[in-house]
Amino acid sequence: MSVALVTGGGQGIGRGIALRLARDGHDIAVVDINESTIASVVDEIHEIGSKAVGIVADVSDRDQVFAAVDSAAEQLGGFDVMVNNAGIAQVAPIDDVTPADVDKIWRINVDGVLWGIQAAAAKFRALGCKGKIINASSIAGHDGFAMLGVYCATKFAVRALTQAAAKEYAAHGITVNAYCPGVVGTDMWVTIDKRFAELTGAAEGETYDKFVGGIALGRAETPDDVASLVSYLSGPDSDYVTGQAILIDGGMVYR
Ligand SMILES: NC(=O)C1=CN([C@@H]2O[C@H](COP(=O)(O)OP(=O)(O)OC[C@H]3O[C@@H](n4cnc5c(N)ncnc54)[C@H](O)[C@@H]3O)[C@@H](O)[C@H]2O)C=CC1
Ligand SMILES: CC(=O)C(C)=O
Repeated sequence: MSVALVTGGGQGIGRGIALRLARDGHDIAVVDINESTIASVVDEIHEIGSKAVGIVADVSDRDQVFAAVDSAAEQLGGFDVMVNNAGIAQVAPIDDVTPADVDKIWRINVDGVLWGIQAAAAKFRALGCKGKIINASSIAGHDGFAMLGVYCATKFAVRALTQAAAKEYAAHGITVNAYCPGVVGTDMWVTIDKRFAELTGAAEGETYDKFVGGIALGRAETPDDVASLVSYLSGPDSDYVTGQAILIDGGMVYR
């Protein structure tokens, strides 16, 4: 049985990934800062019939990330897939960004992914396992969007870490890839939309609708859409794919 850890697994895209990987037959460690959402996702995974453990950890803290990986491997009896999904958004014009804003988002979106890559690669090597590391980037990791400049910078950084780690770990048989969703209807987009409304005078819902209106396939993305790509990246069909940051956005950004 394969073991997968999903950070930010308590809700939104992370929850969708955790449930999909459980349906694929993985046992799952659900890692989040929010203890109550972890518990409900663990229950949902048990209903699917896979083993699941919940671990409270803040991905911006390197020691907590390493401890979460150790705990997952010990409780579930192995370690095969690391999904570095946890992230936050920030909406602000470049003029208004403060050092505290940058520090906060960078520590979660970039440092959190870096510590996750390090901890997973160390565990894979210790176990002699050809593991898979899968990171959350975004369309915002391919294009810079107005009012989302620092968020976009964090997602570009995730692509850089993904490429470098893929090159460094290839000799160990470890693959490192990223998924790049477009507009997924989660709490993150509720926050983004509200903040755009405050800053620009747009009506609530208007910014979300405008972004969704730019999607060629004509609908917002769901966590299940994202999870289908992560399922592929965590399984044997993607064994020859590494260092890629794959767009899954219904047709928004074309590369
Ligand atoms: N919603 C969207 O349209 C898109 C989201 N993404 C990325 O996908 C990932 C997931 O996003 P959503 O599910 O939409 O967000 P969300 O806000 O719905 O969920 C994020 C989860 O991460 C957890 N989290 C936040 N900070 C944490 C920390 N320091 N340590 C551990 N857990 C923490 C939260 O408690 C929450 O459960 C993020 O990296 C985001 O940047 C990428 C492209 C589009
Ligand atoms: C939330 C996100 O990743 C966007 C706006 O692309």
